[in-house]
Formats: sequence, C-alpha cells, structure tokens
Amino acid sequence: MKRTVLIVGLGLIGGSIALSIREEHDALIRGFDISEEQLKMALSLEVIDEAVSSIEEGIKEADLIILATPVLKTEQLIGDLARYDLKPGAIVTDVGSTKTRIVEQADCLKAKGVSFIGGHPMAGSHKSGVEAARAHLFENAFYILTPAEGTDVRAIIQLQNWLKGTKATFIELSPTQHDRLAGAVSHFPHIIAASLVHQVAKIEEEDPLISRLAAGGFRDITRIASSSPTMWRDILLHNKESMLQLLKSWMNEMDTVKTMIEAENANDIYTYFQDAKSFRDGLPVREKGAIPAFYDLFVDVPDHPGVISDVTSILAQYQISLTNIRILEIRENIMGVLRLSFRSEEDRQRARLNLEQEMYETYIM
Ligand SMILES: NC(=O)C1=CN([C@@H]2O[C@H](COP(=O)(O)OP(=O)(O)OC[C@H]3O[C@@H](n4cnc5c(N)ncnc54)[C@H](O)[C@@H]3O)[C@@H](O)[C@H]2O)C=CC1
Ligand SMILES: O=C(O)C(=O)Cc1ccc(O)cc1
Repeated sequence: MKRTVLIVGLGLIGGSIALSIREEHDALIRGFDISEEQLKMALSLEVIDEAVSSIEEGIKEADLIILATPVLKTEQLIGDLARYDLKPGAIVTDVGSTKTRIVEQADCLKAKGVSFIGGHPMAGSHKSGVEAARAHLFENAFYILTPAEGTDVRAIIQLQNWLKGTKATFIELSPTQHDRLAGAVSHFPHIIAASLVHQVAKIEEEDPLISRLAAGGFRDITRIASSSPTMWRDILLHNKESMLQLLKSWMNEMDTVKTMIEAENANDIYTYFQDAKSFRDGLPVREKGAIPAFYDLFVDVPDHPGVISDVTSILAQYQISLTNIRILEIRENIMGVLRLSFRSEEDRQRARLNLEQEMYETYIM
C-alpha cells in the first residue's frame, strides 16, 4: 500500500513541497485548503492526487502531515491536530517562516505517538498561490529544521528523506536562533521594503510623477513589498521580540546616518557605503540564503543491508544530531560513501571518534 502525505494549505509553498515529493516518492498526496479555488487548482495542476473535505478526514491515514498555512493559522491547526486521532508513528511538520511559537505549540502533540519537526525552507518568492508552485523552488537553498529536544533521530532522517526532492541543504537550528537570524535576513527587510513604498506613496500624493520615475534600485529593493500581507502580518506578530530589537538598532543606525549627513562628513559616508559593499560582496553566492556552512564527515560503508541504520544508531546512541545524510556512489558489491552533515565542528569530531571506534573509516575533505 502506498504511503500517504497530507498537505494542509495548497499555496506557493505547500504546492512546491507536494511537487518535490512527487519527484522522489510514489506516495498518495492528498491536500486540504480552505479556499475551494486553490484546492480545485491544485487538483487540476496535478499537484495533489486527491482533495479531502476536512483535515480530520485527511489525517487518519497520513504518514506525513505538512502544514503550509500562514504561521498564526499553523499554530492554531497544531492545537486542532491534538484533538484528533493521528496515525501512530506519523511525522508532522510545517513550513512556516517563524519557529519559536510553532515549536512551543507542538508540545501538545507529544503524547500523540507522532513526531513534530518544525521546518522552514529558506527560499520562495513574493508570489502566492498554487499556480506559482515549482518542484525546484528550494533547490540549493537551506531548509532549516528545528526539532525539539528529544526528537527521535530516525524521524528527522525520515523527514529529510521525504523532502529530498527539494534538493535543499538541511541544517538544524534551535527555534530561537532561527527566529533571530531569519528575523534579521528575511523578516525585517520586509518592513523596510514596505516602508520605502509607503514613503514614495505619500510623496506621490503631492507629485504623481514620482511613481513613473521609481525604477531600477527602488524596484529591486522593494520587490518583496509585493508579498502576501496575510503571511507577513502573521510573521511579524509571531517574531515580535526580534522585530522590536531590530527596529531599535535600525533607528540608531538611521540616527548615525543622519548625523553623518548633517555634519557633511564625506569620509564617514564613504566608509559607510564601502563597508556595506564589502560585506554584501562577500556573501555566499551559491546558496539562496546567508547561513553559516555546515560540517561534513565522509564514511566508507560496505554495500550491506542495514549499514545506514547502524551508522545512524551509533550517532543516536551518543546523542549526536545529523542535519543531513546522503549516500554517494553506492553500487552493487562496491564500497560506498556516506556524507554525514552536522551542526557543529564538535558534533563532527564526536561522530568521527565514535564511528572509528566501531571500525568505520572516516575522513574530512
Ligand atoms: N512565500 C514564501 O516565499 C515562503 C513562505 N513560507 C511560509 O509558508 C507558509 C505558506 O506560505 P505561502 O505558500 O507563500 O502562502 P500562500 O498564500 O501561497 O498559501 C497559503 C495557503 O494556505 C491556505 N490556508 C489558509 N488558512 C488555511 C486553513 N485554516 N486550512 C487550510 N488552508 C488554509 C490558503 O487558502 C492558501 O492557499 C507560510 O507560513 C509562510 O510563512 C516559507 C518560506 C517561503
Ligand atoms: O521573495 C523573496 O525573496 C522572499 O523573501 C522569499 C521568502 C519569504 C519568506 C520566507 O520565510 C523565506 C523566503
């Protein structure tokens, strides 16, 4: 019997995840959306195999449940799930742009015999809706997972396996670190983009010519102001503390700029732009986000059933979390290589030590 996936919220992200799962798994993909129109569109674009008429109907058989709604809704839906019967061993995840409140709320699923693992694919677009969904939307992007302490490592690996069609790079962060970093590189820039647009809209009331001149840099920096207001309202409300801290330091920053201009301090103004240019020019280009590198360990493995579960159970025994596992070059009767990715250098070294004690050959490139 085919394994079953339920996607709740069939918009840009829910639709893209569904398409990426389809690329790698022969699973039955069912979907639910409060918008009848999105649901019909998802069916006709073959993003899902079946529509369900309620979440309760969809979850009974689901091995994997993906919540892909705006984050306040996701928080509420997790509370609803706790009142239903879920399939034992099922994995529940979300794709929300914030993590702390969602992971806290998911505490209520702990007694349900399922694993909740928070997730955030760090790529997307200002477009909404299933018609914009693409299987390769997340390729080369970071996909952040925020498992709560004590989450079964096997469930994390299973989830990464479900999501391997995204071709994203998985990293694990704590929910608070996630919200602090995503707050600065993703959430706060949306406030700035919207405020620049508001500023120009106000000027337009006096001089309508301005919007015809608003091209080039203004268009680049404000593209994200065309994103879904519902989604960004929810994100700001969820990540309130980070937003307030960032607003405070932003205002200090603007005061510094104001002082430099008032004083006509040419050197300081030059340095301000030069330092920003150097930092921006040095951002990683391959990845779609600016998150630090992860730590890979390569392990030679024989072509033998059970070898992967042996490696992962050694790591689990020493409570070392993996952020990614990939099999490289496995062919019949030939030694293969496992690439294990860790969150920190310390985790990588501990993994190396313990695997070598169990006679595995490891190396770092
Ligand atoms: N848009 C982006 O670039 C990214 C968005 N995210 C996160 O992904 C989530 C979804 O965002 P998008 O797909 O962009 O939004 P979207 O607006 O394209 O899709 C959201 C869908 O959820 C549905 N929905 C709302 N309430 C519902 C409910 N109670 N039950 C069932 N369906 C419901 C809507 O009808 C809509 O079809 C959000 O939490 C967002 O923070 C994460 C990464 C990137
Ligand atoms: O359009 C863009 O560049 C985005 O900002 C996409 C995006 C939106 C929300 C996220 O949580 C992650 C990425």
